[in-house]
Amino acid sequence: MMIEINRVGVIGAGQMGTGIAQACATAGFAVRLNDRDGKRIDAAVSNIDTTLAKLVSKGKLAQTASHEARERIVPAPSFADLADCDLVIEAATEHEATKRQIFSTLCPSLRPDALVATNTSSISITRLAAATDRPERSIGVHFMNPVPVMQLVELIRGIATGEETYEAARMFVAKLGKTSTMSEDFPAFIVNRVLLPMINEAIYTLYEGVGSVTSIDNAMKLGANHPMGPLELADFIGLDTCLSIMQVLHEGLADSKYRPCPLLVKYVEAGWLGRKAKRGFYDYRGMEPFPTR
Ligand SMILES: CC(=O)CC(=O)SCCNC(=O)CCNC(=O)[C@H](O)C(C)(C)COP(=O)(O)OP(=O)(O)OC[C@H]1O[C@@H](n2cnc3c(N)ncnc32)[C@H](O)[C@@H]1OP(=O)(O)O
Ligand SMILES: NC(=O)C1=CN([C@@H]2O[C@H](COP(=O)(O)OP(=O)(O)OC[C@H]3O[C@@H](n4cnc5c(N)ncnc54)[C@H](OP(=O)(O)O)[C@@H]3O)[C@@H](O)[C@H]2O)C=CC1
Repeated sequence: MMIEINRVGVIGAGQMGTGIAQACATAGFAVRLNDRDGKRIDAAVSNIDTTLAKLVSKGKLAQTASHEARERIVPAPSFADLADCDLVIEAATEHEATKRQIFSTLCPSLRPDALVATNTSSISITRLAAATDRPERSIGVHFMNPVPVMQLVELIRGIATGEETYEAARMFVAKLGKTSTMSEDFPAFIVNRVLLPMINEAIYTLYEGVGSVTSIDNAMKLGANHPMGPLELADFIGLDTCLSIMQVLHEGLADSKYRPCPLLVKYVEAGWLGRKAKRGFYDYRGMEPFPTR
């Protein structure tokens, strides 16, 4: 039987949860937005208001469509508020224990037939699904940042993921107007298996003094036609998330080539997490970002 998705719960109102909520609402899904901190939900909704207003002013979204999308997003401060969801997407911090804890406390609040997905960038879908009461109805649905703009969504099946669950996730991505790819449940899947070692190497290039932040980013933007330099992109993703992904690759594949650069570790220890903390490889506290090295 085909699983129909109409109501989507999103857990974690950070940059990805905000983008997922916006993309779902503009595609016609009812959205329940959860975070452990109510202020984060308010901030996410206010960011969505700003983005939708920009899209309307640029003539890319009709005023009525923007209004309807906004009406579809409802704050959901507790997991009980997700009880009527057909699909819940977890987009909390990239930390396995946090995600496992979310799934084990979330599931008793959900309908038995609801699907659960994780937006994890790297962590085993099989292990996360084992923390739910429904591994066959669990799947990795990995959006790219910024969600409303990026075309790809990686779908990752855990060992127990059912065919119906995979098909429902595929249809969901298609309804969002995005393209899905399938990847096996290996550390960091496809995109981050390739992208994060490149970013980590850029940080080693900085650490070893081969070039400055500006030189490295300009080299890759102008020399390899990347839309953002690797250090700018690391700040955009979040340096805590970059470090977590490298740690999953290093531990999961047991190969020293994935060793996180000590400079990345140092920035995270300093709380310089990139754009979201207003400081990373660039300092974002002034009018224009300027390099910190
Ligand atoms: C870590 C992981 O697990 C996986 C990942 O996500 S890895 C990261 C993947 N993402 C990337 O690699 C992003 C690389 N960067 C880029 O592609 C581009 O720099 C960018 C799309 C982010 C910004 O592009 P830009 O041209 O510099 O900025 P900007 O002009 O502001 O935005 C581009 C378009 O997106 C739209 N846009 C931006 N943010 C938006 C949002 N939140 N909602 C809707 N539209 C948005 C803008 O309206 C704009 O559209 P037009 O060009 O038609 O006017
Ligand atoms: N950033 C990126 O480019 C991409 C990230 N991802 C993945 O998406 C997920 C989220 O990343 P991102 O949005 O960047 O991270 P953010 O740090 O921006 O947001 C994470 C949010 O989750 C909240 N949170 C933490 N613990 C809980 C909890 N127990 N219950 C509910 N909410 C919680 C955080 O709250 P608080 O701040 O209070 O801890 C924060 O609001 C991660 O798994 C990441 O790997 C996937 C694709 C791209």
